[in-house]
Amino acid sequence: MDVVLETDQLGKRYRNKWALQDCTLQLPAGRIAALVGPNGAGKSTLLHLAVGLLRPDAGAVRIFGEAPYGNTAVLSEIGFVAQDTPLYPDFTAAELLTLGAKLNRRWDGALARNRLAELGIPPRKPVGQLSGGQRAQVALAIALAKRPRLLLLDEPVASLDPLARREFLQSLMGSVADAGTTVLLSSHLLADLERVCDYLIVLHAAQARLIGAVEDLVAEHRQLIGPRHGGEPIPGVAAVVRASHTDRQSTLLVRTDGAVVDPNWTVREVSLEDVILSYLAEGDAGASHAEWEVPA
Ligand SMILES: Nc1ncnc2c1ncn2[C@@H]1O[C@H](COP(=O)(O)OP(=O)(O)OP(=O)(O)O)[C@@H](O)[C@H]1O
Repeated sequence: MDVVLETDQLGKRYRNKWALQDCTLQLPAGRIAALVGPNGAGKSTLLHLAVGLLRPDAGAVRIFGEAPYGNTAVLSEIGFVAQDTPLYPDFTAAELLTLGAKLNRRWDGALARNRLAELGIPPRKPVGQLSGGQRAQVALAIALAKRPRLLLLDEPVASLDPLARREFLQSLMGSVADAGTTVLLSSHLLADLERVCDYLIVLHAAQARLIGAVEDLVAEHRQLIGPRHGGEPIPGVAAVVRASHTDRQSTLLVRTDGAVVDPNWTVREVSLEDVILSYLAEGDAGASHAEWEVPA
């Protein structure tokens, strides 16, 4: 398996608080991966470490086997669209493409111009005067024109309406499928991610909680409904991820390691969204309650 992005006990600290801690994960080549987690989980921090904007305080991050911080050879292989697609607002899209051509040795200007022409983006208007969706498309066109082997996108569709979101993701998928680009895309919009991603990384409270191919993760999780469960082992269940109980009944989201054949349990398939939400719900809110001096 070719690995494009790899972290090994990676950590980044702001003052005395870890924004990312002990984070170990791998992203195989050719995947379109979703990076998911609640606000403050460490998603932007991970992306910024991967594109060399931040330097690790612990552990390591490697892109194509090399540390990205200060490594221009590696950085030339990466396209990055940061949160809120920051672009120089007084520059027109055409001027930004000229700039891109000067700064990147493998620049494909025709690709960017074609994309923006097809989308009807005006070339001579300052990008500060474009809509959020149009700006996002300009930023994506610039990132794609670099012909990156790895494309990292930090909440690229957050400001877009549902139709613009769908068009953005479709055009992204079309472009990367042909080029075989590996993509890591952070978003809170789980339904969108389920449509376009085939790999998942869930971060929670600065740590990686769940990593794997979407198909495998969905296949190995199940919902079980049955008599109230007191924690005793259930054959076929490797771990209970989340449990809710009434007086007489329990509903469990479990990770299986075989078939659950106990007739006491009704076994149901789950969606990717069910799996993600279960892993996010098992997080611990205790620390922030202590900091706010209120009971958890
Ligand atoms: N420049 C900074 N200085 C201090 N703390 C920071 C800084 N950037 C991020 N943090 C903290 O690091 C943690 C992780 O932040 P990060 O932006 O990586 O989360 P995120 O998962 O991208 O969140 P969101 O979904 O809200 O964008 C948070 O607790 C945040 O407050």
